[in-house]
Amino acid sequence: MRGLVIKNTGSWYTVRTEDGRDIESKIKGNFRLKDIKSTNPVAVGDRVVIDINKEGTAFITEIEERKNYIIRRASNLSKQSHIIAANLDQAMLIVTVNYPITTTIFIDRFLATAEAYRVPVKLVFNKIDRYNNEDQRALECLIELYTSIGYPCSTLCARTEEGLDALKADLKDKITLLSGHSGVGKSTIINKLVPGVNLRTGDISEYHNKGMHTTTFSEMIPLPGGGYLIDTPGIKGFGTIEMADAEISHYFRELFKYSEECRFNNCTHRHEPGCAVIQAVNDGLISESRYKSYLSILDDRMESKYREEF
Ligand SMILES: Nc1nc2c(ncn2[C@@H]2O[C@H](COP(=O)(O)OP(=O)(O)OP(=O)(O)O)[C@@H](O)[C@H]2O)c(=O)[nH]1
Ligand SMILES: [Zn+2]
Repeated sequence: MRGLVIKNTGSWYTVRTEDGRDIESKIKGNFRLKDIKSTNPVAVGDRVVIDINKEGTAFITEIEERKNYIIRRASNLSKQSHIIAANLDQAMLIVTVNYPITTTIFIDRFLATAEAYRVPVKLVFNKIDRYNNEDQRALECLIELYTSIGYPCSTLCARTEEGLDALKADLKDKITLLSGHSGVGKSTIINKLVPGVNLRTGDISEYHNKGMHTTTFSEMIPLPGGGYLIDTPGIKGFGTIEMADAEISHYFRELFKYSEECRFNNCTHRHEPGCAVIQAVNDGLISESRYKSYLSILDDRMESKYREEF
């Protein structure tokens, strides 16, 4: 029997079968990933095959190849990772220009991480009922910037439900990761999409003070119109995905485009002579805010390398 893993509570997985039943299943077999050490071999979003034995216990016996997955380090001290979810069709980053401010650094880090995970992102600007003229201008600039780079943008007012039908249509039959700063309206949006849903069970993980990983629970929220939501405040990846500094710019689409013209093929676009990215920033072809966000990721990496050494 084939199905989709929609919930993971420690060693049990809820598998929704193609005929719409939810079957509690355990794992059978060795499903280790080749490239990462993970604490959980199966995650929500995995498409699996289950077998039910004579005693009536269901076992996951096969996992279909994943098109993508997002992970986080299981704990600060461990090299192991935890797979948060697999097979994401898209991520929606909920953004507010004001109340609270979402910085472009936050947006760009999210976008770059999602690129590294190969998850397409859409930006949803919420609380448009609260924008004054200045906020409105900032909104227009941001929409112009991100649309020009290739990220679809939409506006929403979760309070008055303006834009909600378009959002529903965008979510239909897809597995969507919903993210955003605290206070941007994620819970309000989920409540409008799935009235009465029990919130904040989406992805809870507790750590002992020694950094030991104790419990993990994750769940996808089924949408009434079809599809699933995964509610998580943010995604991290650069700490867990191994990559060289020169690779970071691959995840800033427009930087990557210009980087092909750089004199050195391992150019970090920071200070190198003949850097086409710096030239494009100077010529106004790449936005300064995007370039700043890129540098901020590089700076963070330098700092953490320094911390590890000393
Ligand atoms: N004016 C206005 N307020 C909104 C809108 N959407 C949400 N809010 C308000 O913004 C506040 C924060 O919303 P939440 O839904 O709790 O935000 P959240 O992103 O889930 O925040 P965390 O739970 O901290 O992650 C609440 O007081 C909401 O009522 C909107 O479209 N317009
Ligand atoms: Zn360069």
